[in-house]
Amino acid sequence: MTISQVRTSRSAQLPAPDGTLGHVDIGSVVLENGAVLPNVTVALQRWGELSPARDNVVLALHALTGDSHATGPAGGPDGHPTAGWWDGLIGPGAVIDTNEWCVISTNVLGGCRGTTGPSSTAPDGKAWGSRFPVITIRDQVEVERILLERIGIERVASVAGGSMGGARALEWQVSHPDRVGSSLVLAADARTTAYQIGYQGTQIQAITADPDWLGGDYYGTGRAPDAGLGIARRFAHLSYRGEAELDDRFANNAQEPEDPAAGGRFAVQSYLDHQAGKLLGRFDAGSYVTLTQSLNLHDVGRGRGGVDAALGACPVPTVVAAIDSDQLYPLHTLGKIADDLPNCRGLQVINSPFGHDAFLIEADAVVALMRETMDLARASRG
Ligand SMILES: CC(=O)SCCNC(=O)CCNC(=O)[C@H](O)C(C)(C)COP(=O)(O)OP(=O)(O)OC[C@H]1O[C@@H](n2cnc3c(N)ncnc32)[C@H](O)[C@@H]1OP(=O)(O)O
Ligand SMILES: N[C@@H](CCO)C(=O)O
Repeated sequence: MTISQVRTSRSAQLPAPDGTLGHVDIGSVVLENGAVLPNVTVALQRWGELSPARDNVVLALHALTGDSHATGPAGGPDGHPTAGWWDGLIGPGAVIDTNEWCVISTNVLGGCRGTTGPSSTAPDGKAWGSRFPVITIRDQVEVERILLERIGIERVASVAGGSMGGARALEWQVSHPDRVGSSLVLAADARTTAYQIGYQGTQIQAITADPDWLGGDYYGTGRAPDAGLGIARRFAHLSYRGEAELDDRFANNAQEPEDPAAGGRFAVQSYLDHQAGKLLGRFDAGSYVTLTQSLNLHDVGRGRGGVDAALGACPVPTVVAAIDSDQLYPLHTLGKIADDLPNCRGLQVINSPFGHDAFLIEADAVVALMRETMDLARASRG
């Protein structure tokens, strides 16, 4: 089933081109499973001017716990808690040169940084909580398509993302090959693997087993499943890093002056505690569950005759890249995407010890991939 807009269209404005956070109300959306989600609001930021032909938009798509703050300092004018997740890639003279391109980044449907998600207020004035519907990556893409239509943008020059952002990019180009000029799919896959579902499903269970989860209806109670979310993040973070990298950094060292033989922590445990604490300061457990499940449900082949058929029918010029130390998205899964897409010159490999998180860390490699993606966008723009 495809998603359609229920309300009649209204025009909407882009936020200022300097990264100012904006919000657009796109009304009700019919989801892939047939449920109707009313009053959907999308948070977005943009950098660069829209061309007169409205043909220079680059959609920068964030990963699981990211948001629309693709670039810009932490604690800047908008008080954002983290630095932009692709800082250095976007701006005047950068590889996505905002003198040429208009970069738009939204917070994903189901998120917790401005776009409608489980912590948002439902029409009855209470948080959605457990009533928030199951959503898919396809729903997230369609919400963005509706948003762009409201702004008067029919086609984007490029879509680009890593991890869940890469899944979103791939879903975009398969759903709307006529609306995408080029694509960068980095450290993502065409359908979620059993290994990922195992990892990610266990993270969901860690949260929902927390007594403070309250069936998903903890909003406004003064309680929150922090212990469960913290365990989920520790487990996730471990999967985002390189096995050898972690051992090189932490080995079996104690977190001094603590002594693991006397109830204290190892250094790697302290590191994971730190990463969990940081996420708790900026992310909602309900969104974590909703978005993780959307990732589990990711499958560009659903209803399209399977992955091979869906990718084989997608002519969008695409750059596909994997990280050689990525435990979650191994080379062979991305290699298959590169083989199946008719307009991809083959899998590119980032050599990095940092595992999956290399898509956020290895700036030079990502710049090179993005340069190629923008060249493809320029060629398809004509
Ligand atoms: C695209 C997106 O959408 S996603 C949003 C991206 N941001 C995040 O996910 C935030 C969570 N962080 C991360 O995922 C990663 O840290 C990255 C990818 C952002 C950065 O990776 P790196 O630069 O390699 O940082 P690293 O993993 O080494 O973490 C460094 C932190 O660990 C801390 N640390 C290191 N060792 C220890 C230890 N033994 N005990 C406690 N803390 C420790 C450091 O003090 C540092 O803290 P700080 O970040 O508060 O300054
Ligand atoms: N660190 C990233 C990795 C997930 O792909 C995030 O939290 O979104």
